[in-house]
Amino acid sequence: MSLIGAHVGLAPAGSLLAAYRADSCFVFSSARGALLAEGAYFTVSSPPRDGGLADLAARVGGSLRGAAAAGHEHPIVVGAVPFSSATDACLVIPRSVRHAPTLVPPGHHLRYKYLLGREEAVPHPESYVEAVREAITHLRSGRLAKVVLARSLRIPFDGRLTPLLAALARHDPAGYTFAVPLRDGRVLLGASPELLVSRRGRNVAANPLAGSAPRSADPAEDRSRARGLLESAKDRHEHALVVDAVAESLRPLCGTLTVPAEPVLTRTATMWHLSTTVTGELADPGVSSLTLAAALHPTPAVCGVPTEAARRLIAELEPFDRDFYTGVVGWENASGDGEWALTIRCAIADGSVISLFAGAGIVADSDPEAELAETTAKFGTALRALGLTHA
Ligand SMILES: C=C(O[C@H]1C=CC=C(C(=O)O)[C@@H]1O)C(=O)O
Repeated sequence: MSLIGAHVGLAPAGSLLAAYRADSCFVFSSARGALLAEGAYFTVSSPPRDGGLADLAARVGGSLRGAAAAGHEHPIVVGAVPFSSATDACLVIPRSVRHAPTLVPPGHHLRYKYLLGREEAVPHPESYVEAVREAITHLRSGRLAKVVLARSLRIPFDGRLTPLLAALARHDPAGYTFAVPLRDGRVLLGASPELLVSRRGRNVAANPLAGSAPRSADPAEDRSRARGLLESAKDRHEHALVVDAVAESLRPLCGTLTVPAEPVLTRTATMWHLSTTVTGELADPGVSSLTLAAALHPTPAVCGVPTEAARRLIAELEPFDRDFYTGVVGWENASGDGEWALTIRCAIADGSVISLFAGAGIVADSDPEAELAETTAKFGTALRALGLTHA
């Protein structure tokens, strides 16, 4: 039987994990369900550097139409797009796709087996605090309103990706769990809480998050941190900058757009966030999910305000290449429906080393030590899935 275009019906979630092969499978699990895609029927090539994501979205639409015309029964595009167009995107039309309910693998929740000790921090925490101080000087000068500064941890790794993917899905089943085989053999994995955009028919949804507080194991303290976050003027400002930018980008594409006036709290296993769900109805139903993502990316949840000034400051102050961190990951089908999450709370596995990434939105009122603590807590998503914890 040919597997081209095979659309294996709804399988139990466990069988998806059993079928997972890190070098050849793409996995994406959200509240809408999970999919495992295998093999490359067609690889979507990245446009020239100045083509940008809008050009890539058009190529994806063309490739899906081409695949359908060539007899592929259920073409979808899956993969990831990097933060910057200087890196090629990794998008393919797979040969086969299995669907399953949202992945919630059974297992223990908190199994910290090892203390961190052999990690390399890039930059060193003190240098990150310095970079945040420098960013605050720029922010107070009024040239920028917000910039997201990130850091990375490189950790020796045993290379076992299936248990890592299962643990990511288990700890944050309400989020977007993903695994993407990159073209050079590395694997991008994570559990993102943030939906950049989804499209279902004419219905569009985006869920900007910004403004964060680490969770606490003590329930009273956890509640108090959540309350503090909801009442924090600094975090509400940081959040509003993202919601305004998302609404501004979606408004020209939507006949109606609903933007709640107040954020709500949302939580992951490690973080509290301020969250706003923006919904709309497309003016033109021909606008695809990736075209919507192109209009939004990069939002100030991962870059800043104004975008280009923030991008330049990030290039100046971050001593590493973001690569696929703070890009987007997801899928789109031939009718243009799709889901694209931000690639945050993620890691890139490269043989015996795994690099984790975490960033924080910096505004003029930010406290550098608190931003360092926030990034430390955000590393928790991948660390706990690896069975690691800070000393
Ligand atoms: C850039 C990251 O988070 C973004 C998403 C949610 C909240 C954020 C914040 O409060 O700073 C960040 O903007 C990350 O996790 O690496």
